[in-house]
Amino acid sequence: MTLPQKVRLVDVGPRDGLQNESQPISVADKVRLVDDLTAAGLSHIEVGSFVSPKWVPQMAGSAEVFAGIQQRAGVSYSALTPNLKGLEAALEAGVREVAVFAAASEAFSQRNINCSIAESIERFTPVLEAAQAAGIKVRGYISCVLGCPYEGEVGADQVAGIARDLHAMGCYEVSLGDTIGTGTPGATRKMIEACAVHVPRDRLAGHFHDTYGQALANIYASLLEGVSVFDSSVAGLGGCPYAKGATGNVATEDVLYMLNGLDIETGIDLDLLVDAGARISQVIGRENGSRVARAILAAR
Ligand SMILES: CC(C)(COP(=O)([O-])OP(=O)([O-])OC[C@H]1O[C@@H](n2cnc3c(N)ncnc32)[C@H](O)[C@@H]1OP(=O)([O-])[O-])[C@@H](O)C(=O)NCCC(=O)NCCSC(=O)C[C@@](C)(O)CC(=O)[O-]
Repeated sequence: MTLPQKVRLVDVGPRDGLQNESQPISVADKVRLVDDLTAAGLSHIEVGSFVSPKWVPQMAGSAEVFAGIQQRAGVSYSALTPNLKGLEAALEAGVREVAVFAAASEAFSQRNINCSIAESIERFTPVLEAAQAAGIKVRGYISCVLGCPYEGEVGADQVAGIARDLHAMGCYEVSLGDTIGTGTPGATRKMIEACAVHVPRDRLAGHFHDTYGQALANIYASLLEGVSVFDSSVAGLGGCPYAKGATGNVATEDVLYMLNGLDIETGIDLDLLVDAGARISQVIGRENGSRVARAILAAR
């Protein structure tokens, strides 16, 4: 299969990247991060989530973040909404795109959203209906598509069944999350092939964490499978509270550098992106998780 000419990168850093930080991060710093990503040319930024503040305290200020950002026309600023309560709060905050999130393993579903996979799909139905009535787009996530921290291996057919359900219920895109980063290119291709039986490839996205250093290889494997949307996190921010030892998402800078080398268009400016990652890394006092950014910053 030939590689796509264009790829859409969804920067999930402000949400997936920051949600696990135990130290408080100010609304102003979060707003600045989103604005920096907009300036760098991202066309989709996941800004926050409307979830229980008891479960994920860091995301409690998401409405304020939405109120503070400078929204650029043509850019999607999305948020996670696990249930109707979350959707209502998102709508009140003026959010125009939301995402529901399921898991491919029962244990992870219980730990993450306190219900079974089947119950989560039931819970999403009114969310999708209300979002459609409000005229806003809904994305669907599946966690643990290439392995679960509690159950180990996860079957590609199990992932494919959930992808089919999310797509059938109206999710315009299904993002396939390798939450613990154990996937390899061979397993990635098999999993995408299984999903593609039910969901068109141009409706699938890849969401790779880089815990085992496989994320770029898995993205390349996904490109070969006809996937052209990838989630990533500036400076490789993140981890997962329900997946011990998990590192952040693959760094947006690293993905962009690879895509630039493949002459695949993204509309993103690498230098501005590196600036954005350097700034937020400094704010949270962490080493920049992007190897490309570290190299560029060292050479400047
Ligand atoms: C889903 C629930 C709410 C169920 O949690 P629950 O306890 O079963 O829900 P509940 O309906 O019984 O409500 C319990 C309390 O939460 C409140 N509540 C209920 N819903 C909301 C809401 N939307 N916003 C604010 N508050 C809410 C509700 O009002 C109540 O408050 P109380 O009466 O105790 O004061 C909870 O488990 C939760 O919030 N989980 C969040 C988990 C989360 O955000 N995880 C991280 C994101 S997923 C992810 O990172 C993976 C991904 C997407 O990146 C892909 C990958 O890499 O795998």
